[in-house]
Amino acid sequence: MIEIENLHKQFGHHRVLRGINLTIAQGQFLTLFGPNGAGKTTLLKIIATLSRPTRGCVRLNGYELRSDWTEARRAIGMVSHQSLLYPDLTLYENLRFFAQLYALPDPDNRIRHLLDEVGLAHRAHDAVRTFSRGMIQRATIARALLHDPLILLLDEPFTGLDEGAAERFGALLAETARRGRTIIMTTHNLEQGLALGDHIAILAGGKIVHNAPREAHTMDEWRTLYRRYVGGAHA
Ligand SMILES: Nc1ncnc2c1ncn2[C@@H]1O[C@H](COP(=O)(O)OP(=O)(O)OP(=O)(O)O)[C@@H](O)[C@H]1O
Repeated sequence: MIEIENLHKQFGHHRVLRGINLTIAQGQFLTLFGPNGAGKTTLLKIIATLSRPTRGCVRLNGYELRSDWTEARRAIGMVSHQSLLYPDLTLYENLRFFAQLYALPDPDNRIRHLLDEVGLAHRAHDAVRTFSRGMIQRATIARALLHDPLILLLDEPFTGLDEGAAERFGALLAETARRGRTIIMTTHNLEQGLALGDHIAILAGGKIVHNAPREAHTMDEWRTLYRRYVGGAHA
């Protein structure tokens, strides 16, 4: 369970998060919507212990997260705008390196399985710097899932994926959620966010302005809420 209590984050005088309260139960798939600059990435980075809050706290299964808490890093997998991959190493070498960090018992099997899942087995021995944007995104997904983390933090994870890859990744996420993993995903795609998330939260003006199980509203009601808080004619 992730408990976020009265979380504030300020950059200089800019107050980005202004008192976030949110509880995410184990096995919950939370989709987080919000306009550009609302603070979604900032919130995910704090949960991932990559950034410190100005005030407030995040607890993971009752324990407060601290940036030096290696257990938290082990429990968390994150797909963000930074791939965290070493460009001069091959994809296989990268994954082998991360597998070593996590002391995975059977790394080769796990790496093979994930490369198949993301459709990159044929490029395993090419340097990551030779990859296209979509391929880097697929590789980032494989890196984040490698240690089968209890918590997955996904910051616009579908960015750059072609239709086939997006479909496979959606299925992989649904399967991961069914296995009791907790997922928080940000997206600007209303349909995709509603299709995957069983809970939906909207971050705007530095606060969670709406948080409900997906079934609490009809598709039309979600569209109205999205338009009200996030905007966008496509909604
Ligand atoms: N390291 C930083 N220093 C200063 N300001 C920052 C920093 N990181 C983020 N911000 C600011 O915090 C605000 C929230 O940014 P954040 O990336 O969290 O938004 P977001 O909701 O993820 O947006 P998007 O939908 O565009 O990805 C923005 O105004 C951004 O400029």
